[in-house]
Amino acid sequence: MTATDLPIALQHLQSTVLAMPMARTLGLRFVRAAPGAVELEMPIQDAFCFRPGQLQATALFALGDFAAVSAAGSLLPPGWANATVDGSVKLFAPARGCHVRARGRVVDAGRLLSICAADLYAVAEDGSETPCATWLGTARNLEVRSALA
Ligand SMILES: CC(C)(COP(=O)(O)OP(=O)(O)OC[C@H]1O[C@@H](n2cnc3c(N)ncnc32)[C@H](O)[C@@H]1OP(=O)(O)O)[C@@H](O)C(=O)NCCC(=O)NCCSC(=O)Cc1ccccc1
Repeated sequence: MTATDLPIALQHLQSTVLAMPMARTLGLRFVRAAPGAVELEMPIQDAFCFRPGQLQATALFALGDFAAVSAAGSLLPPGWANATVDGSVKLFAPARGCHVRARGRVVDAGRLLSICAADLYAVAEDGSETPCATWLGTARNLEVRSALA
């Protein structure tokens, strides 16, 4: 998704997330972003597999975290940012194929804490999706001072 397809606030969110070294290492790509909903894709790279072709749990946690916390961040007013304070991942099918798609959403957008979630799908070469994991967690909303700017 090119930045010009997005409203300014979502452009800022996308560029903030993609500036994070971890997001670049994982090869994250924004597929869709709207207020309260962010869809990301992560290629299945051998470096993040616990056996050939099957992603390790930590990489899936990171993808769910980025998608869910970005979705929560997309609802914040200008001058605010957020940070993950807790998260949990449930892996219920092998993450194999060409990439994993995560659809981040907001369960409850609070003033201080937002509860957010992501549904993860293993995507095969033919484009078919297999649900493989869910992520659920909490983001702390912060009025940006220099440390998060
Ligand atoms: C900051 C807080 C969340 C809340 O702590 P509380 O106890 O309630 O607050 P308290 O007031 O005591 O401040 C303590 C210290 O916190 C800092 N600071 C506070 N406010 C601000 C501010 N407004 N602006 C800037 N900095 C601020 C400041 O240093 C302050 O120290 P000081 O007192 O100034 O010397 C803390 O629990 C923490 O840092 N946890 C670790 C979180 C973490 O690393 N998560 C992984 C992040 S990765 C992620 O999220 C991925 C992702 C992101 C986006 C999209 C997609 C993906």
